[in-house]
Amino acid sequence: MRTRIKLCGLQTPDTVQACVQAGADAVGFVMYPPSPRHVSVEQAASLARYLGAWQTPVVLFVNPELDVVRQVIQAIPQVLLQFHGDEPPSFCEQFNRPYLKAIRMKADTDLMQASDMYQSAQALLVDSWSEAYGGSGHSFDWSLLPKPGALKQALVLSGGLDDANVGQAIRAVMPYGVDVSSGIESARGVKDHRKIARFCAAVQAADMNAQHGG
Ligand SMILES: O=C(O)c1ccccc1N[C@@H]1O[C@H](COP(=O)(O)O)[C@@H](O)[C@H]1O
Repeated sequence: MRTRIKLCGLQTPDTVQACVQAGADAVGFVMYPPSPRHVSVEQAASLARYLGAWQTPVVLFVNPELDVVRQVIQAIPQVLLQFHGDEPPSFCEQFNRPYLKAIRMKADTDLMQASDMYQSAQALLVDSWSEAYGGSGHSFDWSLLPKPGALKQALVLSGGLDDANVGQAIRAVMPYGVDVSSGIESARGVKDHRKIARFCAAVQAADMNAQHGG
């Protein structure tokens, strides 16, 4: 099966178009004011219009106000919600929309327990632990992750991925999808077209290799 690609933290039409051209399956917009990648509801809705029918717009929140999530759902009806904070299952489920739940990994994180808790999630998105909640550009110890298929949901791997390590990550973890933000930037918050293309090409090459028994 092909590894799904989510590219996150987009803020401009040209970088969203670069993601589409490179073969992204999902493009993420960060709605978290402390982040250098933050966009407003109006900006996210306008950027989502550059996606084709087969690309999913994802909006990332960290402990959001209810009303902000409702505004996003109204402005982008096809949105996939990503909760990257401390939101309990009851919070994530109340919108009756598909969602990803981010889990920040520490050595003692019980991912099987998280999988039981967030059974309604489309996927668990595993990221390195960071006080800033995410977007750190740091990877974590992938051996903390369970075997493929062990979770009740799909697994999306994130945290410090880039074109140099994503192939190794795919071989080690065999995730449903991969997600990147810092690894496709030339400076914090500044997306780089060439890195976007290189990241997607590295995922596609890893998939080809796996298909041919490499
Ligand atoms: O991108 C951010 O600024 C951000 C802020 C708060 C929570 C999550 C954030 N980003 C997400 O973090 C992971 C890993 O990012 P990176 O590739 O290590 O930079 C990814 O899902 C980002 O979208």
